[in-house]
Amino acid sequence: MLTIQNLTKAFGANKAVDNVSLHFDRPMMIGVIGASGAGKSTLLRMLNRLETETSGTITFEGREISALKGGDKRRWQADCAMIFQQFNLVPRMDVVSNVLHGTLNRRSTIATMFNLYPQADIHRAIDILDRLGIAAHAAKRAEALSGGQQQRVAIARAVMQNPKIVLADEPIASLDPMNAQIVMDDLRRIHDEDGRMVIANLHTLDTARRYCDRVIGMRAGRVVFDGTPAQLTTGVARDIYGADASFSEAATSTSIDTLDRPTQAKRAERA
Ligand SMILES: Nc1ncnc2c1ncn2[C@@H]1O[C@H](COP(=O)(O)OP(=O)(O)OP(=O)(O)O)[C@@H](O)[C@H]1O
Repeated sequence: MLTIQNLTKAFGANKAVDNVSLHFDRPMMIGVIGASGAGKSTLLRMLNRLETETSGTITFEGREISALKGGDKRRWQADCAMIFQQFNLVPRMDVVSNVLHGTLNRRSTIATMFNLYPQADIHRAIDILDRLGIAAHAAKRAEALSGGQQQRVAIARAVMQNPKIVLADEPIASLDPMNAQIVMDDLRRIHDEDGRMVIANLHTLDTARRYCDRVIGMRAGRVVFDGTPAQLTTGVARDIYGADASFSEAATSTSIDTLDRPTQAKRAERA
């Protein structure tokens, strides 16, 4: 489905991503972890073509997306929506319009300039907000919402694009544990219910363990771990983060674990 082969991105002499090869044969929820500067953001940015690789290839469903240009590249960018740490909403614009921005890639410039959206799109945007439990805020300006609510609007905007892949770059890094949990639950839902692949850069081990089917560990641009949450032991984590024996998991954890949430096992039981 998604294959990354010998992917490298160099900024001068610095290899931000260094000869990375990965293969995903089905949509799943993937966590990418690693210390600051390990190359997580650069990897995600290459996947949606915000950054051009120095060498290597990315192939999705048989198509080499690293070769796409112009309209094809824009269509690919609609197919893999991006969610950022700082939400990247238009602060003074209302929530529904922010969500409708998710359709920009397939609309004419004139329609966009005058904010002309088809009724069907407006209804769909409200349905998505409703599904994420924030329809009550639809008419408010984005800047009036809490950080957690803004990130949920950003997720709604991503879903509005109807993407095959959702790329989330540190989606909970600016949120308190309660909101972090809500946002991670939403990301998990859009994988579980819609079958979309979700790839999230995470700075906390407990979140990766709790929510992801597969975890990729990066260190200095290289993939040093690729396995299941169960395989992500403290020793492995120590290698990924390049820490010595004094490495403490608490330093890379949120308090999500202490909040009430169905575990993966319980989710599997229900399914
Ligand atoms: N546009 C750029 N120009 C030059 N160097 C860059 C650029 N973007 C990233 N880098 C460098 O590439 C390396 C990897 O950065 P990247 O942001 O991908 O890491 P990261 O794992 O996402 O870190 P963080 O968790 O701090 O965001 C770092 O050394 C960084 O300084």
